Amino acid sequence: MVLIPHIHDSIQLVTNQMYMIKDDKGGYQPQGWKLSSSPQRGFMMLVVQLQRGVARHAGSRPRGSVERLISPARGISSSSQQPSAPGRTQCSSCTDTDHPKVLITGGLGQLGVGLAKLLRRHFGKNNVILSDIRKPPNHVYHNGPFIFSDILDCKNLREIVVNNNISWLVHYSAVLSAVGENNIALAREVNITGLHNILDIATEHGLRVFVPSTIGAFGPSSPRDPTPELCVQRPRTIYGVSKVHAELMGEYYHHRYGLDFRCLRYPGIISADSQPGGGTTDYAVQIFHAAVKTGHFECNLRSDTRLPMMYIDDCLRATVEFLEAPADSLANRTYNINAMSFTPHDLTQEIHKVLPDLKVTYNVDPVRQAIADSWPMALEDSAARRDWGWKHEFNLPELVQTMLTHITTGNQLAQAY
Ligand SMILES: NC(=O)c1ccc[n+]([C@@H]2O[C@H](COP(=O)([O-])OP(=O)(O)OC[C@H]3O[C@@H](n4cnc5c(N)ncnc54)[C@H](O)[C@@H]3O)[C@@H](O)[C@H]2O)c1
Ligand SMILES: C[C@@H](O)[C@H](N)C(=O)O
Repeated sequence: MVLIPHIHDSIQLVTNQMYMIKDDKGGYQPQGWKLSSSPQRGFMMLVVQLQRGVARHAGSRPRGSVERLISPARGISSSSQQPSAPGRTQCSSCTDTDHPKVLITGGLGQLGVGLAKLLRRHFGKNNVILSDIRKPPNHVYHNGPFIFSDILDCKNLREIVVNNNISWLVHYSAVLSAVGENNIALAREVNITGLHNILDIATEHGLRVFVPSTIGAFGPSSPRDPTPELCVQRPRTIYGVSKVHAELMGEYYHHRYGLDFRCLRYPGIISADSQPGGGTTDYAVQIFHAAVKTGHFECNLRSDTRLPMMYIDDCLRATVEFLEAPADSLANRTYNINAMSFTPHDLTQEIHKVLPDLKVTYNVDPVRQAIADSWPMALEDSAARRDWGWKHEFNLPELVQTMLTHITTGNQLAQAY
């Protein structure tokens, strides 16, 4: 099976048993896996060594264009190469009228760009509009429609929905848990007033509206392992309070006005090519970058803090599958989704299988630690599995392999340009 055919000018990965090294004449010489008994591990060690400039076979710095010729297989997948939802073909000739017209708010955060890529594959590039209050990076600006939208400006939001004939609204704008505790007024404004604008406009125009909730919608009095869908919800953060409010308001609008409101409680999401926006689970992204770049990571949560986590590909696929689910298959309007749970210690041990030299030290942030200690350790998600076929694909070993491969590959590509 071909994984990543062209990772570096001096190396081509051919199969999961073999790679090729460029010789002096520019030809490629086949090599077996010599670095490790595990092909995945050997490949990642090789790439990491190249990254740090210590691999014996490393030739000159990569130059020219480096491209991925074949879609990565599972385990080497990239959030920019999302798999299609089951039963769907990728959209190569979508017409504007065949598909929903989707607006994503807060689209420049950790999740929005990846979701836009996935939705554009399903529904066509021009049918998915990303929006935010920040200026997009060039690659986002040039890859599909982008528009300024402040969710606190109701008139502007209404104009966008009307002028673009929007039918689905994915509401990603938010102030996350740790940032919210530092700026409660802002979190209240964006997460509560902003949500009211979204629900009103979605109701006025008959939109399907997706609002993510979070493990943060639970609190210390909720059962923690696992946390059921229906239980006591008394969060101790403004973020959590605003998300419980969103769940309840959305469900109320559904029952009162028939609004097609859909909500998933996401775990902490882990992604390689987008940065987290100031949450309590951010350490689980940052550790991978530190592992590859410096070999040292200072963790702001205690080593035994167990939290539910999910790889971004699973999160975005769940979102699309849930958005597409027929309304009559949904017994609930708010669902838990779960994938894996781990502590910083578990994660470090798994990374050590590939990068044994990684050093992790602990400098606990009391605000984040108190938040994490009040959150679930795992979510009970049998209703999502039953009603609309939710199934996660990434557990901890696949997550670690994929993240390290993706980050080292990304760094190689960045150096090549
Ligand atoms: N990332 C996670 O681990 C995670 C987990 C559970 C739930 N969620 C939820 O998923 C959604 C997306 O999360 P994310 O990680 O991409 O968040 P993020 O913090 O990375 O991005 C949020 C975006 O909202 C934008 N924003 C802020 N104020 C705005 C305003 N007034 N108008 C328009 N946009 C505004 C910001 O510019 C930012 O780009 C959020 O609702 C979050 O609560 C995320
Ligand atoms: C869990 C989630 O909602 C977000 N990553 C946070 O930590 O705030």
